[in-house]
Amino acid sequence: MESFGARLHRAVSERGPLCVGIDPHPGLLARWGLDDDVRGLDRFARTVTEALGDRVAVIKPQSAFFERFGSKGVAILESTIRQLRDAGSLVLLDVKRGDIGSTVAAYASAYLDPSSPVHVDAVTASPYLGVGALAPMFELAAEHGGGVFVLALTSNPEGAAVQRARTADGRTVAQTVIDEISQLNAGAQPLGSVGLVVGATIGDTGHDLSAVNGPLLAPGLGAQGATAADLRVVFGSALPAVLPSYSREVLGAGPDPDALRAAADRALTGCRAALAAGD
Ligand SMILES: O=c1ccn([C@@H]2O[C@H](COP(=O)(O)O)[C@@H](O)[C@H]2O)c(=O)[nH]1
Repeated sequence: MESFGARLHRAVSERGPLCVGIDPHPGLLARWGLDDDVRGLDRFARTVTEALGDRVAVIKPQSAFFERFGSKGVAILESTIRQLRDAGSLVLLDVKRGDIGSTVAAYASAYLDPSSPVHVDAVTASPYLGVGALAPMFELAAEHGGGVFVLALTSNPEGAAVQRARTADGRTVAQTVIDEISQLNAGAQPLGSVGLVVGATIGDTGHDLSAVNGPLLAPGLGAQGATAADLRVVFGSALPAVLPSYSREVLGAGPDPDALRAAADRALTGCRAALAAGD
């Protein structure tokens, strides 16, 4: 079984370091001339999938925008996941799950067991019930070649109060998460399968990402104000592991598929240049 880290490494080598989110905001549906209903959601997700599924390394559906429409929205999420996987992109489902271990095991089977209808390549997870409580996700991911991206330093300004609070040993909460994930990925080649989420908006926080040996998902680019040039400031020597992520910046170019492709290409070109500056 090829690990998620190896599959991601290959996808990025072939398609470039870019993740594009599918975030069907009501405002975007309106801009695309679609109704804010299940049919609009379906058209939006299909358009992004058909335009980008065969060229972008990682596509990240934001579960909340599908769940908003109940079981019909989740059915569209299921078919979107299938179409994206058929088109060859890796699917990272942004669900930010986290709970006590026995419940995390159920989340793990929902998203990381290949027999599940919402099986994806990777999920986002919240460590605020303890990184150890996420162990069932890490284990099932490892068994089936899946990945988990754990929140460390999120892109929103409110995250800092929790994530940069100091623990008894003087490290920040975020640094304890970073250190625990680094241990999980130690020795993995070419890259570990447990990633971190570190916002591109956060500036130089002094956190040490040098030992993570796993992918670093960087949301916050575009609509939240960060630019590709900010990646260098945030990630420093960890730049080669960064997977830049854009949603509204690219989606706002739709619904014309060529315009979506051009927006994704622009994002990729900017990120390639910024990441190469770290070589
Ligand atoms: O720290 C985080 C973690 C996740 N996100 C998610 O990424 C996208 C960002 O969308 P944009 O339109 O590019 O702002 C969205 O789904 C968030 O839930 C994040 O922004 N920050």
